[in-house]
Amino acid sequence: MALTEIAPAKINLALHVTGQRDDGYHLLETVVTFSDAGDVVTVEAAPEDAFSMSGRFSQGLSREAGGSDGNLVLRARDVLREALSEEGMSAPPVAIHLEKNLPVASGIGGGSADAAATLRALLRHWHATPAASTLDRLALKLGADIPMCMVGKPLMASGVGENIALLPAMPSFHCIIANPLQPVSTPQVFQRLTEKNNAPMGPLPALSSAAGWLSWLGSLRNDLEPPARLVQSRIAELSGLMKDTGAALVRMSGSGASCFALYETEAQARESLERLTAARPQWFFMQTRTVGKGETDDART
Ligand SMILES: C[C@@](CO)(OP(=O)(O)O)[C@H](O)COP(=O)(O)OP(=O)(O)OC[C@H]1O[C@@H](n2ccc(N)nc2=O)[C@H](O)[C@@H]1O
Ligand SMILES: Nc1ncnc2c1ncn2[C@@H]1O[C@H](COP(=O)(O)OP(=O)(O)O)[C@@H](O)[C@H]1O
Repeated sequence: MALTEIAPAKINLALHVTGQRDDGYHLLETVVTFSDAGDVVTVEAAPEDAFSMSGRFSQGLSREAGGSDGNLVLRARDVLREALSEEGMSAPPVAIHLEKNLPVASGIGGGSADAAATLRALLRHWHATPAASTLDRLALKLGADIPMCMVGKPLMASGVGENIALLPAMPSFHCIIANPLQPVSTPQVFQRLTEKNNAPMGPLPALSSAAGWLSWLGSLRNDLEPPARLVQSRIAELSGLMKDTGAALVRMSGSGASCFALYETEAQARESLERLTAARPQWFFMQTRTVGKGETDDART
């Protein structure tokens, strides 16, 4: 029987760079939520391992596990299988299909989401229960964003993404995610970052309404947005178009180039999507309801 897992987009609602480790990796504080749709990973038993892809953004993605740019779905399969075999558990051949709906190298962690969805699907498919520490270790080994993509709920992360605290009170937001379909290289953006010791976020305030959350998020930053704008000029253009729709908050996610806009009502998000799509028909726009507490709260309530 085939098993399916959604690989939602990761949205860095805010991202502060607060320092740099000795190995060059930057220390981050980030507030993250996830979309309600994204890529789709399907696994089923097969006589031998197989991998296929479909979807708007599958072209050009590697179909191999190895190499410097191997597909994270296959790397996730292989590292999980290796870890299970070390713990004496079996991991027989599987056919995996990836429906690639999210743009690649775009700051919304599509590859990380795919790897996390693959791990979740294979754990279910293989009825495997590795030690939690094993899973944490292999998720981080696959990429700094993968532990948070395994969680898939509103959270704050620090370190390089390994210290995670859930934000169960965060509401669901009406959101548009947009991308000008120009890939942005994460290392290049970090290289252009001049100030590495930026102000931390401070303690999470007591927030009791969606409007309160929007106001707090508005007071935060994405410290990678200025260097990303130097690398890719369309980010400024996209951000300007989104601000013109009257969104409550517009910001870049991750290392870009994707930007998100949060709206007070579903109708505003829908109208903005129509406007943005008409303005830039070739670009990527996706309306979503972010995961969060309840099917609530228009921010005005
Ligand atoms: C910036 C973030 C924010 O969520 O998201 P994305 O833009 O990738 O979505 C992540 O921290 C991205 O983490 P991850 O996706 O693992 O980055 P990788 O591609 O492995 O990192 C590529 C390179 O970026 C630099 N890098 C990455 C993460 C970090 N905390 N400090 C860094 O300096 C390093 O040079 C690293 O070799
Ligand atoms: N399944 C995958 N989906 C997207 N990118 C992948 C995948 N597997 C490997 N990659 C590689 O990972 C890199 C980062 O991709 P992605 O996770 O989409 O970036 P970002 O975190 O900036 O959104 C790309 O260079 C891409 O070639």
